[in-house]
Amino acid sequence: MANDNKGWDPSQLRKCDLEFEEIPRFVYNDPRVDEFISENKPVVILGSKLAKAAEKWTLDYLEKNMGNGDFTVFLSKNHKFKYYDDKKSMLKSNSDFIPPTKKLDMKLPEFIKRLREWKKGDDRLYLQQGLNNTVGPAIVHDFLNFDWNFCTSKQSKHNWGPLTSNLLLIGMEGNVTPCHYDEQQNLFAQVHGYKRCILFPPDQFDCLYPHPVHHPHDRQSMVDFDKPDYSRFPKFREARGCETVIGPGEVLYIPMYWWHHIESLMRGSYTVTVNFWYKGGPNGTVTYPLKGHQKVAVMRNVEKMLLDVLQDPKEIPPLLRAMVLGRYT
Ligand SMILES: CC1(C)c2ccccc2-c2ccc(C[C@@H](CC(=O)O)C(=O)C(=O)O)cc21
Ligand SMILES: [Zn+2]
Repeated sequence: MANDNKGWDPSQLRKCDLEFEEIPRFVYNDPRVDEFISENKPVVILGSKLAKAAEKWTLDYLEKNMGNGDFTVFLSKNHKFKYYDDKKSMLKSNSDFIPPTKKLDMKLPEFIKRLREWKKGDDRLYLQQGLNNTVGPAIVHDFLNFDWNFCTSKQSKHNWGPLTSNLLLIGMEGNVTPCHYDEQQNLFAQVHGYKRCILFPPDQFDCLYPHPVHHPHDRQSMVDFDKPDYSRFPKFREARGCETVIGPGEVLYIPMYWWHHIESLMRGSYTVTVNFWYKGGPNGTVTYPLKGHQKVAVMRNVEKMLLDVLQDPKEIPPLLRAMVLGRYT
């Protein structure tokens, strides 16, 4: 994956045991973009103006114009920012859960100061903030100047549901969002810096070992990509993914239910991304056999139903083993 003339080099990527296909890249008006989106396959969209209005969002500009509200910033003692569901972590059944990151409210100038002064080994920060009316008027103006015609035309052409949120993400070089899936369509617009994105289709569920649905790390893979435990997760070796490195002005379509691991390149600069999350559209006429993502939805429903009827999560494994082992294996 040599991209020597693209502002980064392979030495900035974290080591990973797996090999990946390249995610295709097409200019925004190439018909293959819509072919890939309609097949729920990832594609890098070049030359769109989707978040072009944000290309002036340097740290100075943001500091001057983001208003003086509090922003949501996650703190991690290492390079990983593994998402967790606060509500599920409060449940009695997850009382021994230790959140891997701390969620802070921080003023932007303080965040930017710590970003600028950060040294290897310091705690890492990741600003993740919904773009809403707390930001200053200049940012709202830029936001209104996003190419809404582009993303709205994708939303209607592919029968997506409503836009649910735009997250502004400002990450430190080397930050990693570990492998997980979301239940939304995602236009992931890279604004500043470079991010390496590793994606796996939903049918690789059995190679990526997600936490149980009721766990705070629901939807996140249990496999540590830096040091996979092949005795616990033997099928991880068989995982077949695709990857790309996206830079300023490039948009990655992350299809709903597709697993994604995202890293801000090491020894790169800070990264700025704006994502566009859309609810999935109606299923339409169901055809058989079900698609990978539909089977994931079925498995999620089975886990939810079992928790609902058994109440104690510890009762789920023995019941599933009794049902499957020796009978369906
Ligand atoms: C890790 C972090 C900051 C976080 C902590 C706690 C709760 C939620 C989240 C959250 C949600 C989305 C992202 C953006 C992106 C990954 C990336 O760009 O790093 C991604 O996964 C997507 O756009 O779907 C990042 C985060
Ligand atoms: Zn995600």
